[in-house]
Amino acid sequence: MVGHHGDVESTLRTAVAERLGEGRFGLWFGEGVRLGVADDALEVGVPNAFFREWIQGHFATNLIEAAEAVTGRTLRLTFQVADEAEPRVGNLIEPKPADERRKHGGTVPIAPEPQTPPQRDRPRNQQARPPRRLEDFVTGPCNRLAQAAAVEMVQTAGASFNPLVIHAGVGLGKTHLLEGIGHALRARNPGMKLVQGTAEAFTNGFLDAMRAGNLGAFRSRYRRADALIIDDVHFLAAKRATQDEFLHTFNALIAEGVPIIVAADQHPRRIARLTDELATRFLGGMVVKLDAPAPDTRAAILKAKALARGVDVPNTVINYIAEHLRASVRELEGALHSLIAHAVLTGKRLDLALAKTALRDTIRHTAAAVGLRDVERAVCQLFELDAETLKSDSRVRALSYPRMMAMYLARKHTGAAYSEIGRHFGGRNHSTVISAEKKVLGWLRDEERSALLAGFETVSDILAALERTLGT
Ligand SMILES: Nc1ncnc2c1ncn2[C@@H]1O[C@H](COP(=O)(O)OP(=O)(O)OP(=O)(O)O)[C@@H](O)[C@H]1O
Repeated sequence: MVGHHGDVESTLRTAVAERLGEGRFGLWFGEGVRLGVADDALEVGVPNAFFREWIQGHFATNLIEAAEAVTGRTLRLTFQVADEAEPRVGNLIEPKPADERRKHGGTVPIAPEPQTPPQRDRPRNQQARPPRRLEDFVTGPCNRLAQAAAVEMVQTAGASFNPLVIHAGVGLGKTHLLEGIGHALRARNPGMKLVQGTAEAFTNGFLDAMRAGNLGAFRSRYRRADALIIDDVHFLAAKRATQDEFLHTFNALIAEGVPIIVAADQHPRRIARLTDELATRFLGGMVVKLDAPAPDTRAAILKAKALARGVDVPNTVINYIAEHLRASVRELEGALHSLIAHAVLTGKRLDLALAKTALRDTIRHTAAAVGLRDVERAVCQLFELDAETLKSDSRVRALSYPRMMAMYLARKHTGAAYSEIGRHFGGRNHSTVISAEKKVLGWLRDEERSALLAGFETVSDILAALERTLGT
């Protein structure tokens, strides 16, 4: 490569690092990646085609801008790939006009995927604490099916269904179930090779293996597993190459009858930018959802957690926490732990008065008022609508159903009057809101199934997702 003058290269590197941030720069422009200027081109020397594709796909604009800042000229971008015998031709990126590059308020547009550098492996399941167990998983209507599926998976090792996909919002017990399954599988089959981790660790492992030219070892680690458990598979979304790799691993294991258990924050069909192939594979087994627990299950979980800590917590306190904290089990657990710590540190009796004082801020924060705009935002986000369309006069179901749900939720959670809700959602009168509310209550009563949104079987599922977003 011509133009690899040390000064130019180091100035260029600094300019690129400034644009990408140290994290991403360190990841993609470390040893083995060279920058230089030759005639009218910024030349990037990369170790292999994967690097070329990645850098070209994600950082082209940043590189061109950095080169412009350093040389005062607008350069083309070219690549030299070390492991390709002939330099690739036709691989030039022509810079867009500078004003087009800057039209979004001066920011440099880059694809969202690598915004955050992949964090180094910190698989949750390898933390120092012992794994959570299936026996400690408290069940109620919200999670009974998922727990039963987990037990079945352990007993049949994938013979009844494979894979098992568990999905839920945050802090509702996905990781607990995965750890419980892993622990139980090992207990039943002591010699088994269980590969358990997160999709993030899978992604990082894959990228590291690519960089090190060590894919064989990476693949055999996963493909020789006797059982595979992967948390947070939604992390794979939008990572095309990693998804392909995961798909091949998945296919190889399924063909061998190896049990696969994964967890995600959404139904596979609703994970944006998950490839169709992978989503379809996930749907080939059993997909179960964990819902937020109802008050009696929340109380049962709290009792179990208190018992596990060896602390006698009065029922009045348990019920107080269960009633006021509704969003996630993690939040419940956190409140209980902080209350116990409070009692120990102050030497006070653990009773309702102490609970009210110690948890005042937590509860006040959680119970923050929901406004009409919050409801509107949540509904628009879930149904991928803009506010104007939601409030329009259109009566097509795809709009009138979400609108009725919005009115129902507004009535239930905002404390606004019917007339105010009607005005907000498109200048309607109060009787429209009353009939929307009735309609939604009817759907809930009849457990109305709904094909409105992929990934949701019933209207009540949709409303539960919206309420989770609203934190109610
Ligand atoms: N049904 C349950 N019984 C007992 N403990 C539970 C239950 N559900 C959740 N927990 C506890 O709540 C905490 C949070 O659960 P977990 O980490 O499994 O949630 P998650 O769904 O994986 O959350 P995230 O989406 O943030 O990864 C854990 O301590 C877990 O043991």
